[in-house]
Amino acid sequence: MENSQSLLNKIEDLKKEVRILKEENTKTKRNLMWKVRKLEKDKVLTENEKIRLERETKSLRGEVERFRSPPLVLATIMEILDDTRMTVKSSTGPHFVINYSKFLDEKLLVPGSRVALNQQTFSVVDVLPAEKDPNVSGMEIEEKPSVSYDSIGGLEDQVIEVKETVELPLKKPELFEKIGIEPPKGVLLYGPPGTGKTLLAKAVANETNATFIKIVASEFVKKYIGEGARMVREVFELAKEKAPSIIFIDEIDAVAAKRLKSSTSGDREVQRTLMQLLAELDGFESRGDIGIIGATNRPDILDPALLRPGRFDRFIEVPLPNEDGRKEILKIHTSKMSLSEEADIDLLATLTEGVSGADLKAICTEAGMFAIREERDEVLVADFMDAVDKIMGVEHDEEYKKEAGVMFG
Ligand SMILES: Nc1ncnc2c1ncn2[C@@H]1O[C@H](COP(=O)(O)OP(=O)(O)OP(=O)(O)O)[C@@H](O)[C@H]1O
Repeated sequence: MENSQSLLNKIEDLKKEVRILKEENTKTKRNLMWKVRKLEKDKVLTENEKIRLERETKSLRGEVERFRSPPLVLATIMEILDDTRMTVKSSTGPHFVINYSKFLDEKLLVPGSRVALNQQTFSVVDVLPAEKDPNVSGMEIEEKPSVSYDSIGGLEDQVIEVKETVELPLKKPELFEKIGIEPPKGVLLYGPPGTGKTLLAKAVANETNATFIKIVASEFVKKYIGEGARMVREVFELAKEKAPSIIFIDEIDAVAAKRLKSSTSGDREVQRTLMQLLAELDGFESRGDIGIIGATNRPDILDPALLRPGRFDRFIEVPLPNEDGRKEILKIHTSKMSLSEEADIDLLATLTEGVSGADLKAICTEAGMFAIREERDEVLVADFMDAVDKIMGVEHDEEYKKEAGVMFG
């Protein structure tokens, strides 16, 4: 009797154990299923990411290929000989008889059209727009720009220097003649991007009723072989035609970096452009009716040949604005804005240490955009704070904003 009772107890215990094991098994199964589902989800995400990265790699490879591809030779069609051949005059001088593909648009292939040739095979790769668009060549011409010295903030010393070195010879060449000295030929403005170098050059053109001719040197050399040097020549001719004029050469370091030993065709093209620029500067009689202003962010890499007397012989630093400068610049760019009464330009100037004039302008525009987006007719302190965050990439937390708001008020 006792035996059978203990057996029954054992059976009960075993049943209990089986139940517990079953429960544990279900839990583990559920856990495993959950893990599998999560892994499947991760797999889909990873696959999507892989596809995205593959696409990005492909586009970056394309970009690298584009940068690696050699520059093309610019040429003008002289005569179409037959269905496959034509004669062209390359911009470097020589004439060639070359083959062209029937896949090119025949209507565009007429004598006088500009074409781009492969450097090695000289076959036509592209037909360029017939009319020369000044923007395509990196040139901008403005008859008497509307920028005045009043629209430049915080560069009082630089304005005085520019007036003396560029404006005075243009306005009163007789002063230099009387004293018997050559007026400075070229002035080099150097400093970080967006600090007002272009503005200064435009203001001189405005003050002297001169035509403002801006060329971006890096654009010249990016184009086609032979174009850079020819364009330099053309620019100086144009300046003489339109005199009085100011030639403003932005990013001059692109054609005037210290000579490197390597000699790829790209380097040679830069060399040719620089040599032409030096020749123009040397051959150019400073009769006072043409002012030349160069600008660079990298004065340290300039070829000393460019900086010899009679070329660019005056240097004016255009630095990032200090607090007072920032105040001036902010005043200029907010002068036409509808500001809330609390807006405090002085404080905004203290909060924007290290930014350029161009950034300050962007902050004002961005603050205005925040107000427009919220359909307000006034720009608030908070708009400026958000704009500072956006432009300067600073994360101000809410507390900081509140504090600044109190300070602004
Ligand atoms: N000192 C300044 N006073 C007022 N506005 C300024 C000043 N500096 C820059 N800005 C604003 O920033 C814009 C860009 O400046 P600008 O083109 O003169 O700079 P930059 O020094 O020539 O730059 P980069 O070296 O990039 O060519 C100007 O049109 C102007 O609105």
